[in-house]
Amino acid sequence: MVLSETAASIKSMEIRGAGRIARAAVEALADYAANLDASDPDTFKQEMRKAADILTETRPTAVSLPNAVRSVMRALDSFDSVEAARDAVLARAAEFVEHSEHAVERIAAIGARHISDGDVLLTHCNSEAALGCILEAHRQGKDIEVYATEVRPRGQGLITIRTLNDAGIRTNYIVDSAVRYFINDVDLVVVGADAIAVNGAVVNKIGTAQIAHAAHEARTNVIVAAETYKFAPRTILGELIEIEERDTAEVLPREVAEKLPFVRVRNPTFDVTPAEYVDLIVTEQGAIPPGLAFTVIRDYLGWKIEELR
Ligand SMILES: O=C(COP(=O)(O)O)[C@H](O)[C@H](O)COP(=O)(O)O
Repeated sequence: MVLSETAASIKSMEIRGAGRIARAAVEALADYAANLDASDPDTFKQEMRKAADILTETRPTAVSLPNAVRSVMRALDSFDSVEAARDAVLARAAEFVEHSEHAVERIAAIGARHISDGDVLLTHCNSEAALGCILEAHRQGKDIEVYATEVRPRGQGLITIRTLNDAGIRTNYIVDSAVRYFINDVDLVVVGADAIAVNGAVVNKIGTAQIAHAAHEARTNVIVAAETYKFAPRTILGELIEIEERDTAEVLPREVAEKLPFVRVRNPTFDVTPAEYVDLIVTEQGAIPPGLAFTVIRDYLGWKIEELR
């Protein structure tokens, strides 16, 4: 897929989910680098930077996207030939994709340890990291049952229930607003993340904060499955994570909305769950309480404070 096609697919959500977006962007960058005709390393770098910007602008919330792109672009730091720069990008991109796939497997193994035989789980949206934990617990022979939400307006819950059904896991499919009604039947909420701030706040699909709030009230634990590249370095400087608002036609057809001039339709795609509603964040490096988010940014993302300014 050429770069502009990948960018369009991420924007339209044909490619979606923070981890998949990151891998697709990195693969598109590698493909672009492989075919880029540049006379000198500086031009190569400039063109690569433009390509990187096109990809990172597609969806503003998933921090995995700029983190992944940046990890590839850092390979371009110093080179005296276009070929050497190209090889470095290709190597770094392959390394990222392999790391990302491995991270999802590690998270599944670690997360499954926190799921007990007989547990009733609740998940929201479609997260490969969260589902990985649930599928692994099932694969280990634990008898589990899942509540999966519908996920208005884009209905990602349908992808989730297909996966759970294919694995033979007993699943209840519920509308988003039924979470509080069922929360007392649930032992553990397992969700993914698009971004995690330095204070442990978790940005994930709209509705996650409401679910975590209901879980908190019911004393039901909430675990978040997230690769280390979903932690947001810039939040160290107090920068907020931008919440994407998508086309309102996803919520209400334009022809209906047009007849309601006093109604403004809103479509925020993600929300922020405060750290105090999150019990554990499962990363490929181990499970941490949200209060330790800073250590992940410091130890695994390789950002130097001066680069953040
Ligand atoms: O909120 C979503 C997807 O939102 P959207 O459908 O708008 O992209 C997922 O929970 C996270 O991205 C984590 O997913 P993963 O674990 O697969 O990275």
